[in-house]
Amino acid sequence: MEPFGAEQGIYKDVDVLDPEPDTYKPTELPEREDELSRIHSALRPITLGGSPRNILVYGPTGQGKTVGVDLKTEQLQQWADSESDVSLTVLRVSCKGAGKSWNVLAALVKQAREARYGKTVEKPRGPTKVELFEMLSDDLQAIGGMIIIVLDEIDGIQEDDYVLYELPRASIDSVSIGVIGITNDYQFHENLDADIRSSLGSREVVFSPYDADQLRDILARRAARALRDTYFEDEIKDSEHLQSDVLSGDVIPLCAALAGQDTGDARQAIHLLSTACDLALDDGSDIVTESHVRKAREEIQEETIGKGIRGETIQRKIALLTALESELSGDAPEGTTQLYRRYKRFTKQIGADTYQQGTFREKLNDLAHGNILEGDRRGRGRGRGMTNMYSLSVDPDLVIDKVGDDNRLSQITERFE
Ligand SMILES: Nc1ncnc2c1ncn2[C@@H]1O[C@H](COP(=O)(O)OP(=O)(O)OP(=O)(O)O)[C@@H](O)[C@H]1O
Repeated sequence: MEPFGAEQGIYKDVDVLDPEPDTYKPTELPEREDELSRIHSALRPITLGGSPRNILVYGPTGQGKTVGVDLKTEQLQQWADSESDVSLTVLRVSCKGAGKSWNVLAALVKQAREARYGKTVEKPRGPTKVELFEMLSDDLQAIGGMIIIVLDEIDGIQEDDYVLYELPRASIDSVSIGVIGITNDYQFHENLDADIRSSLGSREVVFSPYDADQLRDILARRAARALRDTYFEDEIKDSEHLQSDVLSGDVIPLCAALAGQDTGDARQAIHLLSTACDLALDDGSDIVTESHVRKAREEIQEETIGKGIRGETIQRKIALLTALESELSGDAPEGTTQLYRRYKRFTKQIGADTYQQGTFREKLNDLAHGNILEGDRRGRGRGRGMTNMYSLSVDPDLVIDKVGDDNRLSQITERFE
């Protein structure tokens, strides 16, 4: 067994390559100068004796929205604490998975009370959302002054938007409230109620996807802090000026190009670089190479696909098993009719519902949309129209492993192991 602590480190500070903001937060975002200056101007009235504007921040995942809003609100807090007599309180709540306004309000009451009393308190239980809103108003009034409420991932509020409607309009004696809503869900953003849009989104700040050049610079700055013998020539902090004894020259351009061609997601680019560095360490290598990046990408893709398969419904998993059996018996690709025969046998074996062939075909198409199956449209012969032929587009062992985790289906997958 390997001993801990014996690894020849390529790292100077391993946490800097952790994309989670709780572990490491960058102190500068030069790629977001324009967006940060729009947030700045919406918050500036506070420094001029006025009230903050509400802001709606929108953009795809991993674009620095959360970290950008954090940096600006922290900068304002510092100004308020050290250079002014403005009383400023910033409350931050993630609405991820909240579902209802009630959950967001309960989290806000907890945060407000912690700010008010300076100690940890329990989330309230029992009151209705209207009562919670009154409780929150009382707490905010007691805190007083300027209060900024950051609601991250507001698309997590799915079922009722009460809090998004009420908060930006709240009128509480001796308090000025500014709400900053953040979302990466285009559909949610587009479907927002017009009243909410006009009050919450009085200032809209859009974070558009990074291109490969920007991702290169972001990665270069992270690498210079995270890795040993890696630094900027002449203190010029861009990828052109990065020197490293640890990274081979093509590593950062490759990570940036791969992430850039997918979604321009900085989180994904950083995760790719850190996985490549970990693989180099596993190999006992002192240098991270292009092949570590390619292997890291494969690993990450497998992990993502594996998670996707595990999260599928039982009917889609059974549909996937029909394609697996077809693959392993050398019959793939097969059409719906052949796969449906396998499906009926499987559902009977495990006592699951057997859907009609049309519904089964929908499950196959869903899997093809998720790139787990490949659906190829072919002619059935003269005058007989087209049919879809399906085959697995992922590793059969991965399917056996992930579907086999489901107890109800392990009796089928065991046969393939
Ligand atoms: N310009 C940048 N410079 C350095 N790091 C960045 C930059 N933009 C994003 N990051 C990093 O990328 C990761 C994701 O950033 P962040 O959480 O702010 O994205 P987001 O747009 O809020 O994404 P989501 O919508 O998924 O929450 C973080 O580790 C962050 O530090």
